[in-house]
Amino acid sequence: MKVIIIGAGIGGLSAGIALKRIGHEVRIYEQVREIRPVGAAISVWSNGIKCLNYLGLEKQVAKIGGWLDAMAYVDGLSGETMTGFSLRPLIEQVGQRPYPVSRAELQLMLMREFGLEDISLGTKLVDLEDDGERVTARFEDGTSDTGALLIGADGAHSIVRRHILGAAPERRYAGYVNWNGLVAIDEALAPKGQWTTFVGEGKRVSLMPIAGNRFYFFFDVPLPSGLPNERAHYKSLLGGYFAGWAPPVHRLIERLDPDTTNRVEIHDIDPFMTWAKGRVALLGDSAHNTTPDIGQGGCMAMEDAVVLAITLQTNTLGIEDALVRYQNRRNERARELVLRARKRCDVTHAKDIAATQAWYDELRREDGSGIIRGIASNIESGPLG
Ligand SMILES: Cc1cc2nc3c(=O)[nH]c(=O)nc-3n(C[C@H](O)[C@H](O)[C@H](O)COP(=O)(O)OP(=O)(O)OC[C@H]3O[C@@H](n4cnc5c(N)ncnc54)[C@H](O)[C@@H]3O)c2cc1C
Ligand SMILES: NC(=O)C1=CN([C@@H]2O[C@H](COP(=O)(O)OP(=O)(O)OC[C@H]3O[C@@H](n4cnc5c(N)ncnc54)[C@H](O)[C@@H]3O)[C@@H](O)[C@H]2O)C=CC1
Ligand SMILES: O=c1[nH]c(=O)c2[nH]c(=O)[nH]c2[nH]1
Repeated sequence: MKVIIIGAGIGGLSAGIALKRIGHEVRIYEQVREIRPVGAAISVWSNGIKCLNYLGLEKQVAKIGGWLDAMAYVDGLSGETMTGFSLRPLIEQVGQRPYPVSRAELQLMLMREFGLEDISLGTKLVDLEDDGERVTARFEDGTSDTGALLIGADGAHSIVRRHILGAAPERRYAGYVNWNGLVAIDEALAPKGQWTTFVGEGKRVSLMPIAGNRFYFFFDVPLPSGLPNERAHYKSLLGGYFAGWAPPVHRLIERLDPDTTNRVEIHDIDPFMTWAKGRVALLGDSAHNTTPDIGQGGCMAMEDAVVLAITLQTNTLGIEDALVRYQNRRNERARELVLRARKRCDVTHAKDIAATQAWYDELRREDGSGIIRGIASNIESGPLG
């Protein structure tokens, strides 16, 4: 059967690989001419890695993955470690190591595995029509294509979502700005095999190892939306926001390259349960746009891809029926994680200063088991356990 996928992000490519593996003919249409992922890296937690393993990418993802053995929270102002612990018990509990990876390397791995020849770049969907037997996608350049079903993996600003819901839901500003990028690993910043997060004043600075001796870094600062975005000022702005913070934070600000640093105003969308209509369904951020605060947006897109393929393969009452089953297997899980991320976002970024102070106090008492329980539950409640 011919499947059309809109969007060559993590979701669309994972779905494309999964659907090809069960024998479908798949074509992916992507609006941009050159794929330049927003964001430097991504932590793919064990539930996402299990999906990639299932798609046959076990060795390839391990090659681009950072080696994460430990985790620590550090008081951003004093530089004192609040809690530090091994992630070995998490890995043993869930059966798979998580891998922080460069987005560009993840994207390239997925594109190659899917097949570059089956991706049309520079082709933007502008309209679609489902006549009950076939779906026709129409593109900005005047071309069109027809398939038995269409998957809208077209991200947070999805056009396909408008077709499904009949309206565009509002994106909600989460209240903070995230700057992220890559720097060379140096123990003067943080220990190399550790995910280190400096916290204080409702702000945070985080460093995670990825392959190639690099740290993925991000800074979060609660700020109004719509402030000017000028690369030339990133260092001085961050220097000001983190005035009085410990020396490794200032070392990181000195070393970051503003030309390759990304600035993102963080948004999410209230969860909604309708992801399928006729022969069209949503997948990834188009279906569930989350804040990144539990590192699960991309992982959920991979889960969607695996569940979509299994559902289409194992149900025989027709495409429309299978797409509703896919929706019903995924929407509750996605709702739960979007709301969990929103809650963590609010605690981390001082929406209510007393709750944030209580979290800082909790971190000082933490031996790792509470945090591992939280992360493991995000992982184990996924479709591959
Ligand atoms: C700062 C930040 C940090 C994050 N960290 C993590 C993390 O650590 N772990 C994690 O799992 N997730 C993380 N995420 C979330 C993750 O980035 C997303 O969930 C993931 O990229 C979604 O993939 P997607 O394929 O659904 O959408 P996208 O990556 O947005 O891809 C959609 C694609 O569709 C294309 N497109 C859109 N409209 C059209 C159209 N009309 N026609 C053709 N093509 C179109 C776009 O150009 C794009 O390439 C983070 C997000 C942010 C913002
Ligand atoms: N159903 C379940 O098993 C779970 C439900 N929840 C929901 O959250 C509520 C409880 O929340 P909390 O007590 O705050 O527990 P939590 O699990 O959200 O957080 C506990 C600790 O783990 C950390 N943590 C959680 N996920 C993380 C991640 N991905 N990366 C880094 N650190 C992470 C938090 O910062 C916190 O310090 C429950 O009432 C429930 O609604 C949370 C986790 C598990
Ligand atoms: O920007 C991010 N914020 C987080 O809170 C987080 N957590 C995670 O695993 N990855 C990310 N990325």
